[in-house]
Order: sequence, then structure tokens, then C-alpha cells
Amino acid sequence: MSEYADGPASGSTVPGPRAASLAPPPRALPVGSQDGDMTEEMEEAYWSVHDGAAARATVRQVLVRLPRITARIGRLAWRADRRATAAVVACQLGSAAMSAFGLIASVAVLRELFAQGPTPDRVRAAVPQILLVVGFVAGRALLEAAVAVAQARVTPKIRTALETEFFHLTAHVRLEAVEDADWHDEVYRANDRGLFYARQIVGQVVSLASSVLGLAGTVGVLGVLHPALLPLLLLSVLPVGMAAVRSARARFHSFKRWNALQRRVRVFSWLLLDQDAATELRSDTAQAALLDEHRRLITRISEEDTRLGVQAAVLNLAGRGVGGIGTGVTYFALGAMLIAGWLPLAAGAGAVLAIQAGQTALTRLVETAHLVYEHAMWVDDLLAVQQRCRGLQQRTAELRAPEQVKTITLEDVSFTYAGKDTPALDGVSMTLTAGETVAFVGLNGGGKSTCAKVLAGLHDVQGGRMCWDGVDVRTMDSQSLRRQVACVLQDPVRFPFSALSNVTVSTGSLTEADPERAMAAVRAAGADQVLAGLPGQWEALLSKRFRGGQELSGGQWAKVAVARGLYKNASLLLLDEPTASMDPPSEHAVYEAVLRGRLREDQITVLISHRLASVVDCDRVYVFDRGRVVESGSHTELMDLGGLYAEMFTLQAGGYQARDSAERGTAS
Ligand SMILES: Nc1ncnc2c1ncn2[C@@H]1O[C@H](COP(=O)(O)OP(=O)(O)OP(=O)(O)O)[C@@H](O)[C@H]1O
Repeated sequence: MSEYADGPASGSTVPGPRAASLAPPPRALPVGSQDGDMTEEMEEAYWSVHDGAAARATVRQVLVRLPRITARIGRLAWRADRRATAAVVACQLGSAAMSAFGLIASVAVLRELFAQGPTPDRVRAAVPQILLVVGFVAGRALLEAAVAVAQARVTPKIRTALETEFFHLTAHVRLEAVEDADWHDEVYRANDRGLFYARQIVGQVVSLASSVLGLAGTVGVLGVLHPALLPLLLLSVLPVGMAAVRSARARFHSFKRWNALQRRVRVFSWLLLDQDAATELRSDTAQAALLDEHRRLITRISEEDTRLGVQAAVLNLAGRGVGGIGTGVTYFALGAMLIAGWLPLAAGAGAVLAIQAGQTALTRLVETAHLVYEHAMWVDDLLAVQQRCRGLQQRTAELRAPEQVKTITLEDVSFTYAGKDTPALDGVSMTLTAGETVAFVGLNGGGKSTCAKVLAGLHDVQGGRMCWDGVDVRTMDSQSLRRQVACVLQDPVRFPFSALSNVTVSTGSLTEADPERAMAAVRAAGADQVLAGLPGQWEALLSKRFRGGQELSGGQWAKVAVARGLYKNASLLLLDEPTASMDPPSEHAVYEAVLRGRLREDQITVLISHRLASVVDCDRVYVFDRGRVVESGSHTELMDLGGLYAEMFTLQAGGYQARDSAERGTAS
């Protein structure tokens, strides 16, 4: 919807601003439910949807999902590096076998030591078994090292593959998807959490597998010693497992809250350290408010840390207490078995070793299972976002856009942004011919920028059609079309690169340059004087964030952006209010360059401007209002027409003249 109301304002045909009603603000902002900040609400923000998932899940849910997660991570790893993945699996199995054999050898050592006869003889008899134990322990250590090496090979590859694919997909998603708030949330979440946890999850799955195999080995050994020992293991590990589950859950719940606080602290730390915010913070003396909130938050984090630590200690004690009862019952039962003669003393001692190993493996298993369960949600999320991005990619087609377009036609084009009722473009038709410069003017929200985006192929038309040399662009490859278009926007991206890279990036390179073209582009844009004044000139780094970097003024950045657009040397050059922040001589120079000194004679140039004096020399002016082209023609034709353009032009010109004569009157 236009920001302007219908009808003339004070006798003018130029519509006046619409009077919108705004309620007065409250005396104080609503506070969080507990502590007067926004932390409570932040807990459920888009980036924290899976936080605490493991704490909410039942044991059954965790157990059901774990094999699927392991398989999925296994597939990722297999795709990234087959040899390293196979090595991880093989060495992991070998290491578990070494543990089990080591346990069996330890039982054999005990058997020799508990045998009849003089002590020296018993020790001597145990030596071969002791050497075996040493061998198995050493073997296990070597295999664990091999697992770590193979894991170190495969994990970065998974990360590189996932991250490369993620950014490749997101960078090529269609513009309208990028403007969708949900998509924005999803990709930020995937980037922030998904990629982060994807790096960790391989190690966690390996650790999980190692705990499972360790537990399986213990079960095997106990089964060999005496099958009746298996229920005993259950008796001793169940309480330990339950305590571990409780403790892991409590930690997750607390972490969730801690995390929300941390994120808010990060916002404040960033504001306090940020260069862009520095000037405003100091001029507004807003530091006190930010420092107060920062201090309050970090105090709450330290309180949360203490609470978490105490709670963990209590839970640990409770877990050990319950586990201790279980272990006591187990040892009592073991003693009974020994007395009853079911088991030799040496096997009983071996069983104690095995039960202890089983308890350790189970505790680790519960803890890692929780981590894997929760982190896998983030990885799943990342993979789902990637899948969604695949469906939102720009169009690829055999047909390429012409390298030297002769005519671009819009035929009755309409376009409505998602979520809007009124069209941003409504039945727009025009023909642009190679070598001409046209201007789009009109009221705010009239549809000028949208029309430029449609011309650039950034939005597909929804009604009507746009043709390049008579061919509907919807049949052309999107990327090939974009290569033939250069866009210079009002708020250009300030790339933290060298000055030269800031110019050449429009051709898809940060390192390769055509020196002559670059020189011509910066001259035409008036950026040559900007660069000449920088230490390092073309190589000057344009960002104060890096050592030796330079900062430019808004107008200087605009000149660099215009140079970037000109350097691309595209068939179609779109300038969307590029000179708004430039001084009058610079603005004049840019328009001169665009209108008369262009680098490419057959270029079609579209100029969007609110300063109507700058469009006077354009071949044709299109006047936009509420998505429609309401007038078009040369400046003279439009002035003769006496419509909206003439009214706006006279209003602007009159403003200058009136002030000038008023000032002259005062002076005389
Ligand atoms: N990305 C967007 N998503 C949704 N609506 C949009 C978007 N961009 C523009 N609009 C809406 O489309 C209409 C046309 O906007 P457009 O930016 O094309 O106007 P404009 O003539 O360039 O305005 P201005 O002179 O203020 O730059 C407006 O109502 C605006 O609110």
C-alpha cells in the first residue's frame, strides 16, 4: 500500500502524506515473567527450538532413535571419507574386543594368583597372563589412538562438505524465499546450531558406539564366567543408569536457561564492543543502560552456574547412593554364589572387575546418548533446511540470456509480494532499447524498485511477461540473466575487502581485475579521488575492523558501489538512488557519466531517483504510482502534460527557488 493518501494536498496534485494514528507508548515496557528481562521469551526463540529435546524425551524415544541417528551420521561419514569411516568402525570393534580379552586375561591372572601353592610359584604362573593383559591394554590404547586419527580425518571433511553445500544452496535461493521470515529463521538456526553440532556429533557417536561395545564386552565376559552373573550386572547398573539419566536431564534443563542468558549477554557484549555502535553509544551516553543490563545478566549467569553445580553435586550423591545400594546387593549376591560354590573365588574377583567396567560404560552411554539425541535434532534440522533450499533454487535452463540485449519489454506485468494484498506492480508495460537511459520516478512505494528487481530477473513476473529480445526470460537460465545485469542500490554492501576487490566482486572475482576497465569505472563514478586518497590505494582494505583498514564516508561508499556497477559492464545497468548520499558535484558527475560517458554504448540504463533535476536528460521518464506507470515520456513531454511529474518537478524546483529568493530578500 502506498504511504500517501489520495487527493491533492494544499491545492497540489501531489498527494500528501497519509495521517496514520499511533497510540502513545507505555510508561514501562512489559517485563519477563520472573526477572524483568526478555530472557524468558528468548528461550523459545527460533534458534532454540531443539534445546532440551533430550530432557523432554522418554528413555524409549531415545533408544528408538539412536540406531537411526547412528546410521545417518554413518552415511554422512561414509560419503565424506570411506577409508577413514571404515577405519573408525574396524578400530572401534578391535578396541572393544581388546577390552573384553583384557578382562578375560585379568580373570585368568586372578585365577593363577588364587590357586593353591607357594606365592612365588603362583606369581610366576600368572606372568604369561599378566603379559597378555599388558598386551591387550596396549593394543586397546593403540586402536583408540587409531580411532581418534581416523575420526580427525573424517570429521573436518563432514564439516567442509555440509558447510560448503549449505552456503552454496542458501546463496542461490530465490530472492523471495530469502525475504521470507521463516526461511530466514531456519537458515540462521541451521548455520548457528546445525553446522556447529554436525562438527561434534561424529565424535559423540563414536563415543556412544564405544560405550555400547564396552557394555556388550562386559556382558560377554560375565556370561563366560557364569550366566547367573548377568542378572547381577543388571542389578548393579540399573540404579547407576537411572541416576545418570536424571542427572543428564537436569543438566539439559539448566543448560537451556543458561544458554538463553548467554545469548542475551552476547547481544549486549556485541553492542558494547561494536565499532558501528560506538559513536552512537557515546554520543547518546547510552553505555550506562547497556552496562547495567550486562552486569545484571552476567550476575544471573554466575548464580545459575552455582545452582547448576550444587544441583549436579546433589544428584551425583543421590545417584551414587542408589548405585551404592545396587552394588551392595550385587556383591552380597556374589558372596552368596561364592559360598554356595557356584563360582570359584578368582572368577568372583573377575566379576567385580567386569561389573565396575560395565557401570562406567553405562554411565558414559547414558550421557552420550542424551547428547547424541539432542544434537542429532540439530543436524536433522540442518539437513531438512538444505533439502528445503534445494526446492527454492534459482531456475536453471539450457537457454542463456543474450550477451548484448537489444530490447527488453515488459508486457502488462504484475507482481505482488508474498503476504501483501495489493500488487507492487499492476499492469506495467514498457520497452527499453539498447543504448538508452530511462528514469523511474514517483512517490514512495510506487513500485520503482520492484520494477527494477523484475527487470534484473530477481523476481519473476506473476502476470504478463518480460522478454529479452522477444524471448520470455522465464525460459532462460537465471544465473546467465544476472550476469547481464548490474544493480547499484541505495545502501550498497560495504564489502570488507580491498578497494579493488570491492570493484571487481561484481564480476564474480575478488582477485582478477581488468585494470583499464577498473580505472574507467572508478573515474566515471568519481571514486578515483576516493581511492587516490587512501594509503595503499587499490589495495587499501575498506574496513576498520581489520588492522590497517580504512573507513569511507557514506557518499564515498556510494561512489565505490557505482564503480562496481559500471565495472560489470552489463547489458542492463540499474541504479536505484545510488547518489542519495553523494555531494552535489559527485552526483552531477555520476549522472554525467551514466548519461554521456558510459563504458558501454549499447548499455540500457535505468535510473531511479527522487531528485528530478537529475533525470531531465534521460531519454524517457516513467512515473510510478501505486504499482502503475501513470505517465511516461521525455522531461519536456511530461512537463507539457502538466501531470504528476510536472507537479513534483515544480514542487522541488520551487522549493529551491523560494528559499533562494527568500534568502536574497533577507540579505537586501
Ligand atoms: N520485499 C518486500 N516485501 C514485501 N513488500 C514489499 C517489498 N518491497 C517493497 N514492498 C512493497 O511494494 C510496494 C512497492 O515498493 P517499491 O520498493 O517497489 O517502491 P518504490 O517506488 O521503489 O519506493 P521508494 O521510493 O520508497 O523507494 C510498497 O508497497 C512496498 O511496501
